Amino acid sequence: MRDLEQEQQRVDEVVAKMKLKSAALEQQAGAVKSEVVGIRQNFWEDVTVNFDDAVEAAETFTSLKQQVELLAERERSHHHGNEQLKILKRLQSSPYFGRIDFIEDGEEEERIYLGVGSFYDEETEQFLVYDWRAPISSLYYDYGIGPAQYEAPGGTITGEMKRKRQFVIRNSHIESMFDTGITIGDEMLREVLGKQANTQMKSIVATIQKEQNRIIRNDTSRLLVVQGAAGSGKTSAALQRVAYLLYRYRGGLNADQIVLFSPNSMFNSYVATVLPELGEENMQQATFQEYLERQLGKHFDLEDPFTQMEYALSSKSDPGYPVRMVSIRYKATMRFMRLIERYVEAVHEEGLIFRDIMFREEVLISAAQIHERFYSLDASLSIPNRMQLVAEWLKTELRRLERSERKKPWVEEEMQFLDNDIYVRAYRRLQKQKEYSEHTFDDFKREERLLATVVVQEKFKPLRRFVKRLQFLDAVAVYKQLFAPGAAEQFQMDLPEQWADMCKQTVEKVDAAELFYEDATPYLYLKEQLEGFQRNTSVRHVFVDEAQDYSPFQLAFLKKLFPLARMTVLGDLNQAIHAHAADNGFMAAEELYGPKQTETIILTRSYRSTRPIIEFTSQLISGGENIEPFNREGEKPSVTNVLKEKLAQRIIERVRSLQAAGHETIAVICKTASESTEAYNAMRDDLQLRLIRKESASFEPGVLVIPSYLAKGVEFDAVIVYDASQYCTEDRKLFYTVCTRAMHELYLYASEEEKPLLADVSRELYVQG
Ligand SMILES: Nc1ncnc2c1ncn2[C@@H]1O[C@H](COP(=O)(O)OP(=O)(O)OP(=O)(O)O)[C@@H](O)[C@H]1O
Repeated sequence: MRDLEQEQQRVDEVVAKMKLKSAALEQQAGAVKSEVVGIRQNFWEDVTVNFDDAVEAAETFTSLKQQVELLAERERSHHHGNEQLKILKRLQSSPYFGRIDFIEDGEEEERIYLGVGSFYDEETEQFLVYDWRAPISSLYYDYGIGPAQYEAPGGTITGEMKRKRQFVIRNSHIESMFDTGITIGDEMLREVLGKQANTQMKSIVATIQKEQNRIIRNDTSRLLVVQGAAGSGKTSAALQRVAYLLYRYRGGLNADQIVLFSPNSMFNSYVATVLPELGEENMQQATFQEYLERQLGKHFDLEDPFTQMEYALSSKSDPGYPVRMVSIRYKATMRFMRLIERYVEAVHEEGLIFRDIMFREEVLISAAQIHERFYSLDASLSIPNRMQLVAEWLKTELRRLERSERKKPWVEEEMQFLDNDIYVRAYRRLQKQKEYSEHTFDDFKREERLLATVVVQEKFKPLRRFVKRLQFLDAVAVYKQLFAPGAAEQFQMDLPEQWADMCKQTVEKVDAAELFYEDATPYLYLKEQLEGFQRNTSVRHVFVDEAQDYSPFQLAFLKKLFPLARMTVLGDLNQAIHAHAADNGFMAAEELYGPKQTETIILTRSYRSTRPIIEFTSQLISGGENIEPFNREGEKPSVTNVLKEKLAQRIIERVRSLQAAGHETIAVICKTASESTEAYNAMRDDLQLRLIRKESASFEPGVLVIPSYLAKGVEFDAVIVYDASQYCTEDRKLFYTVCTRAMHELYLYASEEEKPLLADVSRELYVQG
């Protein structure tokens, strides 16, 4: 009791100091702001401008420079003050969440309080609160009472941890407080996890677990691979890692230099608040599909991964289905990447396909001419270099042809119908030229010549653009050529048995200006090999969440795309639901940078769901016995057999009772988009529902009807599996993914007796509804 009083007293003191500091900063901010405004207003009055001679000019320059520096310095200080204020505002209601008492060897005992930002008291010259990301704070996450150590900038600091205490402080009031012997006490975690699901992910800084801390603070490896069970905190760790990196490399790294690849746009909105909550700016977020769209969307109707998924799930009777499945798997492999590389080597010597450059429906420069030019260049040069040389040559040719074009009859005709703005531009140019002309009288011939030049120039513009963008190379035809009979066979690399049929399927699709999802990255890779890789060198950290959804090909592509970045790749092999998933899936990423630069962390403890749900879901997959449930009690999952025509009605009743029990986010998860629509239509008159489609951009509380693959990465208070009998043995991972979305309650309905996936689950782990 006395402890609590003392701690509350400290909270009060710290908060009072924070308030004082905030007030001082606010005042200061006001003053600096008006100073900045003042400097801006009087900028030119305060510099002496004189360019009379070199000495004066140098003085002017110095004076200007001083003024600019002064302004920049004041602006920086304004910005810095504002940042500090923001941190203080956040800390005032909950200044810290943890305390450790640590005796560094040979030193006195120190009390360290940890919060989401630091607070330094100038009066006592002490940190009253340490940022959770400070080196010393790491002790809190990594050790219990006893010997402990942490990495400081100057080396390892060793000592002894005497006490570890956790707080829940709201509105500057300690709501609960406990001392804990082990790393992070279960009480607090249980309290946090027992809460209702949120439409936004929460930060976990107060309860980060030791193994998660290893992910967050990893500073050494080029590639960090995390294999973690469903709900083990991969996404959470990734986001706190972003916050850590921004803190650790403050000044040298900003949020724009970090990219997180996420599974869909809804997920983006789900995680969007975590970093701002921690006082950091959000990193860039993208889906891989968005990247592909940006690169290829203009030329193709691009299939997205969800359409591919729908095909895999619902088109088994399509005659092309088996070939397509082989194709999806093969095109995901590094073997296919190697095949493309061999092909690129071959077209060094022969085989590139070019396009004619057309003008007014006639060939201006033929593909054959371009071909000849390309292959006459030194073959030791790389293809992209040769492509640039050809582009240079084409530009010169265009200039030459442009000149000879001016005298042609069509030009005169066009002159009559010139667009107004082109005419005005030409006229201005003429005016300008006249000023410098010796002739002051109007020279009709000159005017006409200039107009002709302008007309041709305008018409040639698209051709110049065509050349600049290297569109004279027919990359699509080059890709297609790889699928021509006999083309790939010459490289003697082992091809799938169904290669010939795969070729037919691929070519047909490309001919229709469409691109299968499995072809998009390989095609882009080939194109970039020929045209020059458009690398992104500003990004320093790439995070790939739900990495099991990426093919080894795509991961290798990402490595090439971000050559200077460190990669953090997080996934769960048991949730590899895409048809292209290889056996070892994203673990292939481990080979990208070699063992010396790679670290792999495995998370086996699962936090999302209650113990009964985890025990149930663990039996759905092989190796599930290694998953360690966090000990949170709850109801056993329930399985109900019900006639198809009664399905909707029973689920409506279930939703109502879940709502009555206080659950806010309830997901009715269906296998496919069409089943979702069916379920939605069957229930919409009785319940307020939201149907989630692949385009849905945000996540709101309420009852959602959602296709299985869109529920990736997110979680719900309660999950209702619409029809468990729709999942067959091949859908094991999908089924596991669906069931592991539940935090507190899980209900499965089945319209048929047959539920192959439940066959392996012990009968005592669920109740019959
Ligand atoms: N250390 C922690 N403290 C508090 N909550 C945690 C902790 N770790 C994970 N959680 C909670 O567990 C849930 C699952 O976390 P998260 O979504 O990060 O897991 P995941 O491994 O990415 O899951 P999945 O692979 O199933 O998508 C979230 O509600 C998260 O807040």
